[in-house]
Amino acid sequence: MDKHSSRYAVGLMSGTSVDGIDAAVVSITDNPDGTMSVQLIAFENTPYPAGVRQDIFNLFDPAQATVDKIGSMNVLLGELYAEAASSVIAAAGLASAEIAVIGSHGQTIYHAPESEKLHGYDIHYTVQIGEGSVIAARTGIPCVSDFRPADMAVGGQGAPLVPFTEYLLYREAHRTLLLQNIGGIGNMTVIPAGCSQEQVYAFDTGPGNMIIDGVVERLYPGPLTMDIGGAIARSGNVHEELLGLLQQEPYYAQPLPKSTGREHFGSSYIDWLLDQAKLRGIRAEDVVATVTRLTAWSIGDAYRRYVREQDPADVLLVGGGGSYNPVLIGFLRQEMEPYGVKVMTQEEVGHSSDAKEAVAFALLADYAMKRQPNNLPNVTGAARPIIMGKISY
Ligand SMILES: Nc1ncnc2c1ncn2[C@@H]1O[C@H](COP(=O)(O)OP(=O)(O)OP(=O)(O)O)[C@@H](O)[C@H]1O
Ligand SMILES: CC(=O)N[C@H]1[C@@H]2OC[C@@H](O2)[C@@H](O)[C@@H]1O[C@H](C)C(=O)O
Repeated sequence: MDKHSSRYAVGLMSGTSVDGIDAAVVSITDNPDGTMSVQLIAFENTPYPAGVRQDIFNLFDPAQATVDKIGSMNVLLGELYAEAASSVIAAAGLASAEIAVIGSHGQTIYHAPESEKLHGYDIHYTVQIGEGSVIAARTGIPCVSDFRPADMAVGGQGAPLVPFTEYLLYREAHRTLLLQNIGGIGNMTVIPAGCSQEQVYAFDTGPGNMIIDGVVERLYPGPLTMDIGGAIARSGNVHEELLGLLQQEPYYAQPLPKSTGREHFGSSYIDWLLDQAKLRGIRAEDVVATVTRLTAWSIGDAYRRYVREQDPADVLLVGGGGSYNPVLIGFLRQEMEPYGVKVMTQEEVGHSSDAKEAVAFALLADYAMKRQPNNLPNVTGAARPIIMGKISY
């Protein structure tokens, strides 16, 4: 490979649904016209061992997340991420020495973008664990990790970060695109036709699969952690009264920029929701159908509220695990197509829903190594561009 214009990078992502580690190897080429080309060479998803997943969930509860538990999980995740990186590098048929950098998102265990006062100071914070020093030591490859705090340090929400790379990879001259990720949380990036980097905007629409997964785990005790293929939702009916109640959640109407997480739509929200369902005597499959509809509605509502007027879109491209739930996608079509927005999945346009975020962190790391800013202030609300990521050599 030509060392000056092309290099290999690894991206590691483990998202809010805590389903495992996504690892991608990409080749990045700088084109003479200033654009860059990115090619996916290999991708692997390694589920977290069951006990590890549960231990991570325990860390979402501040009462259980003691410093020893956070400290040890930080190192354990560093080990698991290093193994995932080594495995995907081997799958790509490459040697460690050929990889320029690993970009690792880490595991978010807490996200508090709104200001809190502490001893008179305005504090915004976010916690992603998975020690970059361990990843670098095990693989022998420089690792960029812990991206979000830099953006927060200049007043941003520290999220979402992927839109920076979506602008680089997806922008089109003549079509306005909405990139909708449906992971644990749902997030939308708006890329207006022929836009500049400054004209991209993005925000979290609300829950992605988080509520669906949460109610399935509670209502169907056993190994099920998701509504596979939307099978449960398909067998149920939307309960309009419950839907109406859930739509009143204030996050949906909160102005931009905004981001959210498990602090908002996690286990206490699920407790409340299931109490409301019980009060009304709603059957389990109808609860799942209703929250699936709610998730699609929250995306349609966000489009109508924040985007439609100034940036009427041509296409909504869905990525993330939600694209494997046809009932959710069907509801999404009902939300978007009356407004002339075609709903397609990443796969339908030749990309990978699964690999997209891991690819993004490979690219963000590449920028950090080049000492070039990699946040989008317009998206995160940061006061200025900044280089995100901490480098472990
Ligand atoms: N076959 C499937 N059928 C239904 N749902 C699925 C399927 N596969 C994945 N999902 C859903 O996708 C979720 C995982 O999505 P993804 O891996 O994109 O999330 P994440 O990256 O952890 O989250 P985030 O992007 O919010 O950080 C699962 O928890 C599940 O709800
Ligand atoms: C704090 C945090 O981990 N946020 C995630 C989460 O999952 C989806 C959405 O909420 C997005 O804001 C973000 O992740 C992606 C990778 C991002 O920053 O673009």
